[in-house]
Amino acid sequence: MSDDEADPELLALLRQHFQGKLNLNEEPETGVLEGAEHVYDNAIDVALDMRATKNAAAIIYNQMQQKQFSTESWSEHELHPKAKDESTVAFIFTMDLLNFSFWSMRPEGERFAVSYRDKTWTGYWSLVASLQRALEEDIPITDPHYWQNEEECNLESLRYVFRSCTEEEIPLLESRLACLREAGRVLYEKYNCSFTKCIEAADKSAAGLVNLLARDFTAFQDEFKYEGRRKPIRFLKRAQILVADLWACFNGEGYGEFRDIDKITMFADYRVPQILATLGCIGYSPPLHAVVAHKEIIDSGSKYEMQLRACSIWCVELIRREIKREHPEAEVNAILIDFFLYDTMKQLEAQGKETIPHHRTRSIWY
Ligand SMILES: Nc1nc2c(c(CN[C@H]3C=C[C@H](O)[C@@H]3O)cn2[C@@H]2O[C@H](COP(=O)(O)O)[C@@H](O)[C@H]2O)c(=O)[nH]1
Repeated sequence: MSDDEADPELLALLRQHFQGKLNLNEEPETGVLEGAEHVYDNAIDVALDMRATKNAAAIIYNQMQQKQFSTESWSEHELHPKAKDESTVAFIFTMDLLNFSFWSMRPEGERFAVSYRDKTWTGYWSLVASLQRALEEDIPITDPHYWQNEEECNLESLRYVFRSCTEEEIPLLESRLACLREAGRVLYEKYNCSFTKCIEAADKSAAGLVNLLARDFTAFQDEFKYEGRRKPIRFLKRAQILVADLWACFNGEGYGEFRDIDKITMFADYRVPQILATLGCIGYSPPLHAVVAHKEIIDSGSKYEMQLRACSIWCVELIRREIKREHPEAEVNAILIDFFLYDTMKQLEAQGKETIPHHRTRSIWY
């Protein structure tokens, strides 16, 4: 076939490939860890304490060993779905589409809470309880067709799904509806109305699935410009925890099988930074410490917030490296360390042992 018959775009790609500028076989990268290190290297309001981080690595490793913490721990949670099938994939997608911003400015007993299975659930668990309750009431809350049906799925019906047993309703209800609407539209337009088609498109790459989510759904585009840097800093927290929840729930098999799962980083939320600060691994400048300690609002995308999120990602990476250095055989990655730290923080909260508050940023990103 002569040049003038070949597709010019394909020719350009091949020319770049053979000039070594483009590796057609290269594995996807999310860029999250690279961005986190950049912010850490330039941070002035958040610092890492290497001795505390080293000590934390030893404590975390020993406790994870004692508790035999593994992907199996995910399904042991009372409210997490147990079936290893497509309905659970739909549940996890819906859950991590809405897995953000449960914190309240109200006193503990007045914050948004959900009554389900004779218990009162707050925070992340209020979300999971609401979804389980809706399914038991035959509301198809995990079905993309429902999300697009404005007759059935609207602010009123969503208010009912997330009805509270206190005076406070779930934060950002309108934003949650918008996330469902967009996801319903994108799944309809590109993925045959099923998130399993996104998993198939990622071809068992965790980074590829994270990038696909950030590319196709604005609700997952958790990235921000930072101080004149050309490329945005990517946190992609809900996209990453979605992949991690699939991997953990399915124990790395079937819908949870990813060859590059270790590329997933810690999920930059508001709980893990809190326990890292409690362990002394991360420290705040006096002005930032005052803002966090007084539970003042920190704006989404602000320098304070980005340093908090990025330094937490980097800190967990250093903890992971320290554990692997001391125990090369350890089957540990940033996901399991993160899950363990989140659960530990929630235990401290339940025991009333919070010493440093979590930071308060209201956004759909975490
Ligand atoms: N980094 C990180 N962030 C996590 C989780 C989870 C729950 N994961 C479960 C799955 C496996 C684990 O074993 C957990 O049992 C929720 N979050 C985030 O925290 C915030 C909610 O806080 P609160 O309002 O206090 O419940 C909110 O931003 C939510 O997105 C995690 O694991 N890691």
